[in-house]
Amino acid sequence: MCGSCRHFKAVFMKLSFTKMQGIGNDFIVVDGYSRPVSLDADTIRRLADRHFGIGFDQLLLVERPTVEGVDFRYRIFNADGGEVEQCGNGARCFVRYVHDKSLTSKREIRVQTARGIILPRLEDNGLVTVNMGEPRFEPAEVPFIADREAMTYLLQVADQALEISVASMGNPHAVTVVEDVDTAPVERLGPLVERHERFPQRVNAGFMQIVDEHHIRLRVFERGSGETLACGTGACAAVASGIRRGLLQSPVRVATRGGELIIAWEGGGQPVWMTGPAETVFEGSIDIEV
Ligand SMILES: N[C@@H](CCC[C@H](N)C(=O)O)C(=O)O
Repeated sequence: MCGSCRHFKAVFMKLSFTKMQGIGNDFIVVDGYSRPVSLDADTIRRLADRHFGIGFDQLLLVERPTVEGVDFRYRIFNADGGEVEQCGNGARCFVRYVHDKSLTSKREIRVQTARGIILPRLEDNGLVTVNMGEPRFEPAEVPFIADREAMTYLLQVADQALEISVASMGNPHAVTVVEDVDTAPVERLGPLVERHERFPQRVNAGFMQIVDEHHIRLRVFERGSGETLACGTGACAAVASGIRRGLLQSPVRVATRGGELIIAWEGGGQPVWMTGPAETVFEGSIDIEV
């Protein structure tokens, strides 16, 4: 408190960050490895604001692991400040970040996330491949089974019954097949699917156009961030559910508005593999109130 005027004085701290993007899904990456960093949800929301803050889809926090036998802990926060379990495009940016900052020289690293260990590898050509773990197909309290063979469910959204597949890549996804992603009602239905009462944890809403069995186009309305130019776990969930339904065959080229990923899955209990780029945009620092 200021002695003379009896007002509380705001205290600021400089937060250094690296702005990164993985096929247009953008992040700030913060080093909580060299020294601990704690950011509350309000601060993250302010930083994520594209007009009054830095602007990003997710904030990635690099930390020391809390379990044995892994190299790093990787925490993910959506633009709305909520902490989430998994982020595919972020995982690739994470690997590039720890290499560029010389936090490791290992090309293959073991990373602790809120939903288990992922294994990203920096390739010689600069791309990053990530073992994203096994997909899980949980009915996440979706109401009506439309077709048991096809493993889809009917979800009543506004005036439409959407046929969806549900898949978890550590985080939850609902995927709908559409004729054309360019005209699909992503902005209108995305938020309604995200907050549908049948998804108590909310959900990432994917809209997938099948070009052929090795090629899809995808838009995702992300939980906690809105529609992004790309969603890595969304791509994994769309491909895994498409392969499981017999609509796709591994590997699959996934075209998003921000770029392309290659997703491979051999089915059953096998992990999903994701390959794509990760790039640094700029380094910066910003004062935040503490
Ligand atoms: N952009 C991400 C996913 C980030 C988390 C997601 N919005 C959620 O809430 O689960 C990706 O590339 O996977």
